[in-house]
Amino acid sequence: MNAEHGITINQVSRSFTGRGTLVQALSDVSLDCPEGSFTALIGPSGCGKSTLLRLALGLDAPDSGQVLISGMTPQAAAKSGKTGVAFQDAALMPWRTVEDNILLPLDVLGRKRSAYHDEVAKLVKLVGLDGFEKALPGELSGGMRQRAAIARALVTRPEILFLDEPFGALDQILRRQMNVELQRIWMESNATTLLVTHGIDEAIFLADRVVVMQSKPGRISRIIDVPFDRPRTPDLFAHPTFHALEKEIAEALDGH
Ligand SMILES: Nc1ncnc2c1ncn2[C@@H]1O[C@H](COP(=O)(O)OP(=O)(O)OP(=O)(O)O)[C@@H](O)[C@H]1O
Repeated sequence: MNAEHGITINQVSRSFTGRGTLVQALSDVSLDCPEGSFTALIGPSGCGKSTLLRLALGLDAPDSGQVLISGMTPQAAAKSGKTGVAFQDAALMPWRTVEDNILLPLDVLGRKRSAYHDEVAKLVKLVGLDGFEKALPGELSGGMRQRAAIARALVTRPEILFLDEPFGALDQILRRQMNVELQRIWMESNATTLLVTHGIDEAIFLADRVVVMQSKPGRISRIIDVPFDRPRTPDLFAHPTFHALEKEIAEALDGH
């Protein structure tokens, strides 16, 4: 495993001034996500999760410290298609078909669509949307829209995948089904993945380790390793070790 090809966050700080007060959104945050790893980031509202994601996507710059994505600056990584991202609300373009939404990052990067014909067909199959290539987002269920968003995030074959609360809007049953699906997709894609979530169970089910953050200032307070082999199955949600980890993370979130 080599952090050079994963995500390296080195002593990153970022503050904002809003309405006369200084908010330390991130204070001295360091985190290495080795190549091929799956890390879940969990923390209370305002602990800096979105800020960290924005820095890793090159949409914002730290006041001090450094973020490296596959050994490159976040901007360079995004421009070269090494970064894929899927957000909570799927953010699909309503007038574009599923296929055209999946192709969107290629249009943005100025790449030829024709070179990706096979890749898109493979991705549609991977996320279980065969037959819906020509459907519009409004014709899909919430879970299907999220799957389309994940396919879109994977279309450039990114080395690094960022998932920001991808299933936050779904009900518990569907979310667990999607967790199983995401595990399968992730195992095939090999992408180094950082998942931002509010779901303790989702974090444990999917990740190699769970990073717990605290706010004021935004910082990492605990890193908890998840010991389960893969593929993980839904019966894991009832496993005693799973419950013990849930408790440990809940306590870490409460500041214990
Ligand atoms: N552009 C900005 N201007 C002013 N303050 C900001 C800005 N961006 C973030 N903040 C502040 O920085 C802190 C961290 O915000 P951030 O959105 O990163 O938290 P979060 O953990 O993603 O929260 P949530 O779980 O609610 O999305 C908050 O106090 C927020 O108000």
